[in-house]
Amino acid sequence: MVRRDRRFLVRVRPKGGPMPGVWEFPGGKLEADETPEEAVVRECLEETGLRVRVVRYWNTLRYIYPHGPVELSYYLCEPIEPDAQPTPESGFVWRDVADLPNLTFPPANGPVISQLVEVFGHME
Ligand SMILES: Nc1nc2c([nH]c(=O)n2[C@@H]2O[C@H](COP(=O)(O)OP(=O)(O)OP(=O)(O)O)[C@@H](O)[C@H]2O)c(=O)[nH]1
Repeated sequence: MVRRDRRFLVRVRPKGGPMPGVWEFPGGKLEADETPEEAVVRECLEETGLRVRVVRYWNTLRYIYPHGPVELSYYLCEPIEPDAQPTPESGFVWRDVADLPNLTFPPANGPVISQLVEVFGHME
């Protein structure tokens, strides 16, 4: 989850993979010989073009999708350059935290979306 002030980077999942058309945070699978934090930084750069730092570990949950079981670990991140923008072709856009509950995310994201609204929804 890449946050700048009240906003988070999200995009619509592309056609051709699991759960097309639903919104997602940047992310992906852990590779051999990397820590979760390294994977987070690598995936964010690959997917959004932004260099991020991990602010803190958020939580981990398991979910069984029709396409298989997943164990998802969430990390709160921020862009290193304060004004940098995601590459346009990435499809990632900034959305206010209050808008996130109105977007359809994968079901495993539900608890995290609620927590983000609780924690950041009152910010100016
Ligand atoms: N990136 C991302 N993945 C998520 C989110 N929520 C969620 O349940 N997932 C699940 O996390 C798993 C890993 O996602 P991924 O991006 O590496 O892989 P993918 O499913 O798009 O396709 P792939 O297996 O062909 O690489 C998928 O099962 C995906 O559905 C989210 O907000 N962001």
